[in-house]
Parts: sequence; structure tokens; C-alpha cells
Amino acid sequence: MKWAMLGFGTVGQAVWHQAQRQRKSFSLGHVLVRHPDHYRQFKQVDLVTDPQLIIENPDVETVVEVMGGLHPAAEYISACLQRGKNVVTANKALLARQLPQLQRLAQTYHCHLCFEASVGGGIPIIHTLRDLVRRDRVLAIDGILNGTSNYVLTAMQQGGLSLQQALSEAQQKGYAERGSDLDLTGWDAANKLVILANLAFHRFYPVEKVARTEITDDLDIGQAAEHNQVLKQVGHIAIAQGKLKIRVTLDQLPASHLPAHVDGVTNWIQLTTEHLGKLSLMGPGAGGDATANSIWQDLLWLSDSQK
Ligand SMILES: NC(=O)C1=CN([C@@H]2O[C@H](COP(=O)(O)OP(=O)(O)OC[C@H]3O[C@@H](n4cnc5c(N)ncnc54)[C@H](OP(=O)(O)O)[C@@H]3O)[C@@H](O)[C@H]2O)C=CC1
Ligand SMILES: N[C@@H](CC=O)C(=O)O
Repeated sequence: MKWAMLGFGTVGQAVWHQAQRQRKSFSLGHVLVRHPDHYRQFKQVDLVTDPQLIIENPDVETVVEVMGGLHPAAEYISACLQRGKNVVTANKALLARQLPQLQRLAQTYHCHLCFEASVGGGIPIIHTLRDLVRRDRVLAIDGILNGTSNYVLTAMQQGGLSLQQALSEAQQKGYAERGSDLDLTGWDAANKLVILANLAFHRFYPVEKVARTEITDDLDIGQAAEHNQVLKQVGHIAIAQGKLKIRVTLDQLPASHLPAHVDGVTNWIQLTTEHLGKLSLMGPGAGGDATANSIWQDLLWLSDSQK
């Protein structure tokens, strides 16, 4: 499969590294960046700054979008789909706003939009949920969905770090969203919840309507510890009187509860379903390698589905 990539940062570089261990049948073409000078050490990578070299190249079957942001990512992805190219994306911010439109484009132009990497980092939640709803009915979803917030809260509560120290560690490790406070404000978790709600309930929930509690440096960690409780940023999707309700809260969990032990960059997702009761998935929620693994899950699925 001939593929190209938009973006070569934390995730893009990990996707490229993992490509070196991949089957020979995948051939990487151009990789789009803005500042090729920043990537001089990657001599084997064919870096370009003109997106049209990828979008208008009829040989490129699949485009991996790991540049992030709403614009121009939305325009590039749409243009690729309109030319019948499959798109694999990790861009939860965009999907939370445009998933139905982009899925319609993929359907119209007979190609695929894949987004396993957009929720839960390395946890295979998208494929799991898609399979599950074919038979079962989801009643609720709860989860720790932002690796950075969980890393920060863990470091503050267990390591005594300040919020700023903990956040800069998460940034150095490549967990945090670039140049913004999307993680601690709950926006990133909100984006992921909207994507999950879309798959589980086939309903589009405006991300602006997700209620959020922010993590700020006036958190009273001592008070939670005194009561043998742990602070966690948790996302919740529930249905009340037929209506979806999505929120991101700062929960004070008893230390004996399972999610209280989900530490660092780890994510935890609990599905409550009609047939299974409670089903949990837990694993690395952010970082280049984990996220790239999910991108490769999608690339392999695309390659298999073309046979
Ligand atoms: N980091 C993580 O753990 C995870 C990230 N994601 C998502 O993956 C995506 C990428 O994240 P990450 O790798 O961390 O981001 P980075 O900021 O590390 O990398 C972004 C890359 O995209 C390029 N880029 C950005 N804007 C443009 C543009 N307009 N034109 C061309 N190139 C552009 C940048 O190039 P240049 O340096 O030249 O500007 C850079 O190479 C985001 O959507 C993010 O939300 C999803 C799951 C986990
Ligand atoms: N910034 C995000 C990256 C993965 O989605 C996070 O910390 O969870």
C-alpha cells in the first residue's frame, strides 16, 4: 500500500519508526511538515511543505493525518477523502466536531476514515466498541481519557510535584497537546467522549455542551488524601430520560476503587452494556509509541480489507 503522512511530530515520528518493522508491502511517500529544517536528522524521510504533492498524487492510497488542529487538517482530510484516499487520523479535536460529515464523505467517495488512535492512545477502544454495538447495547461509558491530566494528578498526589512541574514532565514525554491547555481544561477528554458517544449511541453531541471541570493549581490534594481518597479527571456518558449527558468531572474516588489505581499516563475505559454489565479496558493513553500502534492497527486493517 502506498501511503503518505501529514505531520511528523511525536506521533508521526513514532509511526515512521514502527514502519521500519512493518511488512514490505507498505511504501511511505511524502511526509508533510511546515519546518523541514527542524527534522534534518531524518535524512531518509521525504519531507515536503506542499500538501498538494500528497493530496493530488493518484498513487497515494492512504493518508495518515497526525498534524493536529482543526485547520487546515479538516480541509486536507476532506480533500483526500474526496479523491477516494483512505484517511487514518488521531485528530480527536477535529473528529469531535466533524465526524459525521467526514464519515459521509468517506461513504460517498468509497474510501475509509479510520481513527483508532483518537481515543485512549494505545487502547483498542474504537474497534472494540464498533464490534460490540453490533450485538449489544451500551448504557453508559465512564473513563479516565486524558493521559496528561492523569499523569499530572498522579505526580502531584504521589510525587508532591507542583502542577507546572508535572505538566512540563508530561510535555517532555510527548503526552500533552501542543501549545494549549486542552488537557487540563477537560477539552481533550470532552472531544474523546463525543467520539465514543457517536459510536455507542449513534448520536452527535456538540462538544461545546460537554460540562467540564478544570484542573487548576489550587486543587486541595491534602483534603482528598486526609479522607483516603484520590482525585481523578473522569469522563462520563450517561442517558437520562432518553437524553445523552456528557461531562468531564474531577472526581474524589475512594482509594479502594479500581480507577483510583489507574496512574500516570494510563487510561481506563469502562463500558456498561445490556449483555455484559461492566467491561473495562486499561492501557497507555498517550505517547508516540502507543498512539502509533493504534495508527498501525488501522493501516493493517485497511491493507487486509483491500485483499
Ligand atoms: N501526542 C500524543 O500522545 C497523542 C496525540 N494525538 C493526536 O495526534 C496528532 C499529532 O500529535 P503530536 O504528534 O503530539 O503533535 P506534534 O505537535 O508533536 O506534531 C505535529 C506535526 O504536524 C506538523 N504540522 C502541524 N501543523 C501543520 C501544518 N499546518 N502543515 C504542515 N505540517 C503541520 C508539525 O510540523 P512542524 O514542526 O514543521 O510545524 C509536526 O511535524 C494531534 O491531533 C494529537 O491530538 C492523539 C493521541 C495521542
Ligand atoms: N494529550 C492527550 C494525548 C492523547 O490523546 C492525552 O494526554 O491524553
